[in-house]
Amino acid sequence: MTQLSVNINKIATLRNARGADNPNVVKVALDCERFGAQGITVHPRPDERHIRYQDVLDLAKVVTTEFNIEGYPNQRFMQLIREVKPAQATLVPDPPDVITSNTGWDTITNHSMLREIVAELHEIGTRVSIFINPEAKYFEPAKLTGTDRVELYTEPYAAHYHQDREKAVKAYVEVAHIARELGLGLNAGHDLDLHNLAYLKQQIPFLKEVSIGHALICDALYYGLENTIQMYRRQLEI
Ligand SMILES: CC(=O)[C@@H](O)[C@H](O)COP(=O)(O)O
Ligand SMILES: NCC(=O)COP(=O)(O)O
Repeated sequence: MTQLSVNINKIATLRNARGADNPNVVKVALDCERFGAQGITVHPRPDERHIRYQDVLDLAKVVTTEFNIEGYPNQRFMQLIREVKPAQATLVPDPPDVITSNTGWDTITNHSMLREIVAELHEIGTRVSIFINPEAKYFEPAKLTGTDRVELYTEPYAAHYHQDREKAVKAYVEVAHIARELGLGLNAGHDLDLHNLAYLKQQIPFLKEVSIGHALICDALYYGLENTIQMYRRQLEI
């Protein structure tokens, strides 16, 4: 089964637009779980433009599904993980000023740094996933860091899906098999939506988890949050 983790960054974007507490991110997270989310994902960024570090502490007290914290492993991120001990930390190579995540790790150049961080996260008791591009050369070095999983950066797949979905998914299917042979669990995320999700799942049925935020929250404007989460869950049942 592929688990749906709902990324609630965009709920915090909406809350921050008015500076008060509407919508309340903790309430929305609990509602997402009630509506069928199997995990909650957040990606606190250094400028706290959406999820704030305090939100992560508040969420950690109440989230009962898998709590997944994404981010660049700087000192503040590692301190947060030490405090919260989430089920999963997803390491993303984002520079502080990036608009959104736009690439996976170069696991060759950053190998020793990643290996140290993975070991530290394992000592804390947190499962680790490394955000990665669908390029074969990065998978064995990723495995050698000791990471439990990798998360496929799916923006290029999503961007090319409507032109030629077979071509768009090809590299992902190839690296998914490499990951499986290496014993790496496989997550996926970025720009997944109601159009492109089911095909990805059909082509890579052994995906463990997808984390979806932007499109899901946009869809919720039209279908409502409960319906939307159920619609995404159904895409993963195929
Ligand atoms: C790692 C990843 O792909 C997501 O976390 C994505 O970066 C969402 O972050 P934003 O909500 O800040 O765009
Ligand atoms: N890890 C990807 C994620 O959490 C959500 O990305 P997006 O759906 O907001 O593009």
